[in-house]
Amino acid sequence: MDEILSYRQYVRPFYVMAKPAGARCNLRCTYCYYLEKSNLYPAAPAQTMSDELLERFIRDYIAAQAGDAVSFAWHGGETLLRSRDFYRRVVELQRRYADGRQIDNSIQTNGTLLDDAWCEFFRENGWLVGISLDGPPEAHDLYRRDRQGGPTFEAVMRGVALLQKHGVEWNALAVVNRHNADDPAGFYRFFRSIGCRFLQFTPVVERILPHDDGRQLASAADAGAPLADFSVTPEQWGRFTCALFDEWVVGDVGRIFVQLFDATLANWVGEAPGVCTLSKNCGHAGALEFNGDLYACDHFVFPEYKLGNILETPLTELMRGPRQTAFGDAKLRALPTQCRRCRYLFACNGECPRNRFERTREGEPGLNYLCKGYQRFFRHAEPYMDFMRNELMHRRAPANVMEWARKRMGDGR
Ligand SMILES: C[S@@+](CC[C@H](N)C(=O)[O-])C[C@H]1O[C@@H](n2cnc3c(N)ncnc32)[C@H](O)[C@@H]1O
Ligand code: SF4
Ligand code: SF4
Ligand code: SF4
Repeated sequence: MDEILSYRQYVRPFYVMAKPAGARCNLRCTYCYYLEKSNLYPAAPAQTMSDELLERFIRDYIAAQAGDAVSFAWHGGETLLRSRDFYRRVVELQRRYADGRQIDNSIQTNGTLLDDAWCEFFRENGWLVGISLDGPPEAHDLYRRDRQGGPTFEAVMRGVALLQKHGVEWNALAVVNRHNADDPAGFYRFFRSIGCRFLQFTPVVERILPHDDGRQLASAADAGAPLADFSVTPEQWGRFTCALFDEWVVGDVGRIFVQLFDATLANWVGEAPGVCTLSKNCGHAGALEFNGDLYACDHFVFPEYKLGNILETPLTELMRGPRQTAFGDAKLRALPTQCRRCRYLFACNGECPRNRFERTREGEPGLNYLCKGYQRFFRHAEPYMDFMRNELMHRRAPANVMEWARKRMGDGR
C-alpha cells in the first residue's frame, strides 16, 4: 500500500498557486484567511513578486510537469493589484519556456478592479477567471467589504457583466458562511439568474488564535481554539448542500456544473473527484508566496508548513520531497476509526484536514468539524447518485436523473 501511494505521488502532476501580490488586497472581507498572511512578512510591505522569481517559477514549474499540459493558477491576496504588464510578462515567459506544452492559466479575483482592458487581455489569452461572489447583495455584502467598510456587490457585478460582454470564460467561487447558509434556494437561483454555469462553493470554517505577529487565525495543529463566529455550522452545511442539490437535480444537471456535486458523482463511480478536499490524498497543490516561499497548501500558509524557498531549493524537490509527501498522505493515514468505518468514506475521505479538529463519538481526535453536514448530504444525495451511476454504467446521460427526481420529489417527500 505504501509503495503504491508513493508511486502515485511521484507520477501525479503537482500544482502551485502563485501569489504575485502576496496577501495585499483592496478589500477587507471579514472572514478572509489570507489577508493576515502579510504579518509573516513585515520587512516586505509591498509583497511584490520579482521578475527574477517569476522567471524561475515559470521555467521550473513547466519543466517539472510530466504531461503535455501545464496549468498555472494566479491567486492572492488580490491578483489584479499587479499590472497587466506583469501578466503580459507571464505570458511571454510561458511561451519562452513552454517547450511544446500547452499552457493554461486561471486567475482568481474579487472582480472589483476588472475593466475592458483586463477583459480583453483575458479573452485574447484564453485565461479562465474565477470571481468571488457570495450570492445576492444581502448575502454577499455582509462580509465582503471594501477598506472603508462599504459594500462590494455592485462593483463585482460590474466586473461580471464586463467578462460576459467580452466573452471571457469565468466561474464563480462562493463561500458558505454563518450568514448566507440559511437561504440555499435564493443563493442557487441567484447564480442561475446571472448566467453562471460553473459554481464552486467552500464552507468557511475558521478558529481564532491570536499570534504575537498579529495573525488571529488558528492552524489545523492548534487544538482547542474557539470557532470564529462567521463559520458555517455543520447543521447549516448539511441543510445548505441538501437544499441546493434539490434545486440542481430537478432542472440543471448537465447545464450548470456545481463542483461538489460533480466531485461526489465522480467518487460514486470510482473516478478522481477533481477536488482535493474529497480525494483520498492531497498535498499536490502548493502555495507560492511573492518571495519564493513555498507552503504545503493555500490553507496551510503557516510557518510550520513552509516547505522552503524555490530560489534556494528546486521546486520539484520541495513538492515531491518527504515533507510534502507526508503532508498529502496524512489525509488518509490520520483518519479516525469513525471515518474508516463510515459508509460514506469513499465519497468524503474525511474532507479537508484543516477542518479535522473535533473528536469522534469514542473520543478519538481528528474528526472533521463538518462531519454531520457531510453525512446528511451524502445520505440525501445517495439515491440520485446511485441513479446517475447506473445511467453512466449503461452509457446513458446522468441528466436523465432530472425526470426521475421530479417524480420522486412530487411523490411526497
Ligand atoms: C483569499 S481569496 C484570493 C483571491 C481574491 N482576492 C478573491 O477574493 O477571489 C480566494 C478565495 O478564498 C475565499 N476565502 C476567503 N476567506 C476564506 C475562508 N476563511 N475560508 C474559505 N474560503 C475563503 C474567498 O472568498 C475567495 O473566493
Ligand atoms: S478580496 Fe479576496 S483576498 Fe481580499 S479580503 Fe476578500 S477574500 Fe481576502
Ligand atoms: S489540506 Fe485541504 S485544501 Fe489543502 S490540499 Fe489538502 S484537502 Fe486540499
Ligand atoms: S462523513 Fe464524517 S465519518 Fe464519514 S468520512 Fe466524512 S467526516 Fe468521516
